[in-house]
Amino acid sequence: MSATKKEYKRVTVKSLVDMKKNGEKISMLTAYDYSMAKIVDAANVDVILVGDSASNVMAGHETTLPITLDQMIYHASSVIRAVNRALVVVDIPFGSYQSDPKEALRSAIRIMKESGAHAVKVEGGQEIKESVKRILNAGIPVMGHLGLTPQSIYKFGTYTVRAKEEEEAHKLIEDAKLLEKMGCFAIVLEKIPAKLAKEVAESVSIPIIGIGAGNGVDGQVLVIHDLLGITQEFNPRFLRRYLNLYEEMGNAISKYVDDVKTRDFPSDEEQY
Ligand SMILES: Nc1nc(=O)c2c([nH]1)NC[C@@H]1CN(c3ccc(C(=O)N[C@@H](CCC(=O)O)C(=O)O)cc3)CN21
Ligand SMILES: CC(C)C(=O)C(=O)O
Ligand SMILES: [Mg+2]
Repeated sequence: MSATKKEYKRVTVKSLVDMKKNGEKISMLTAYDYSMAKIVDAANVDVILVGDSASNVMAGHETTLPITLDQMIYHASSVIRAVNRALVVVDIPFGSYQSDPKEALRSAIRIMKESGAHAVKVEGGQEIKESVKRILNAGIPVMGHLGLTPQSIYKFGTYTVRAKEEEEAHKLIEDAKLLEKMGCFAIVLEKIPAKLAKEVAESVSIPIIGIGAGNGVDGQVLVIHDLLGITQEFNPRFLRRYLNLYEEMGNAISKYVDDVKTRDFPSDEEQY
C-alpha cells in the first residue's frame, strides 16, 4: 500500500461473527448513494445496507415492491465507490429471487459482479431455502431477514409487530436456526417482541441485527434518512431521530432563496 493511501481495516463477514463472540455490538445503517455512503463509512458504521427501502426513500413508492434489480445495482455501485471500511450488503429486490433458485442465483451474481458488493440479503426462511442454498454454494455471503418482511406486506396487510403468537414465534426461531445451518452469516430481525429477539440471538451463533427488536440482539440497523430526520411521515416507536434535517435543510434552502431574491447572493467575493 502506498504511503499516501490510508489503510483501513475492512469489516468482513468473519469479523462480524467475531464481534458477536466478543460481545461487541454491530452498527448497521442504510445508504443508497455515493455522498451519503462516504459520510456513513467515515463514521465507522460496520455494515452499510443498500436496502430496498430505496424504493420508499429514494423513489417515493408506497412499498419496497416496485424497485428493480437494475435500480438496486445502480444504488449499490454508487455506494461501493464511496466505501473504504464497511461491509456492504445489498437487498435482492422483490421478484428477483422468489420464482426459482436459479433466478435467485442469477440475481445475486448480477449484484456482486455489477456493483462490487460484499453480500446480499433476502427476506424469508423455509420458503426460500433452496434459493439461499444456491446463492451460498456460489460463494456469495447471504444475510437473512425475518419478522416484519416488507416484501410480503400484502400477505399481512399491516406493519404491526410480528410473531406475537406462539406459532409464529416458533416458526421464526426455526427459520433462524435453518438460515444459520445453511450458512448465512447474519440475520436481520424486524419489529418483533424484544424477548423473542433475545431468545433468537441466544439460540444461534451468527449475529442477529435488530430493527424494532429490542436491546437483546447483537446489533442495530436503521434507515439513514430516518435517523437524520429527513423522512417526516415515518414515526414508529423503534426509531430514534438524531437530527431534524428536514427542518434544517429547509431553513438553509429558504435562506438561499431569500438571498437570491434580495440580490445578497452572489456577493462581490463570490463572482469573477
Ligand atoms: N423510511 C423507511 N424506514 C424503514 O425503516 C423502512 C422503510 N422506509 N421502508 C421499508 C421498510 C418498511 N419498514 C417499516 C414500515 C413500517 C413500520 C411501522 O412500524 N409502521 C407504523 C406502524 C404501523 C402499524 O402498527 O400498523 C408506524 O408506527 O409508523 C416499521 C417498519 C422498515 N423499512
Ligand atoms: C430496514 C432494513 C433492514 C431493510 O431491509 C431496508 O432498509 O430495506
Ligand atoms: Mg429491505
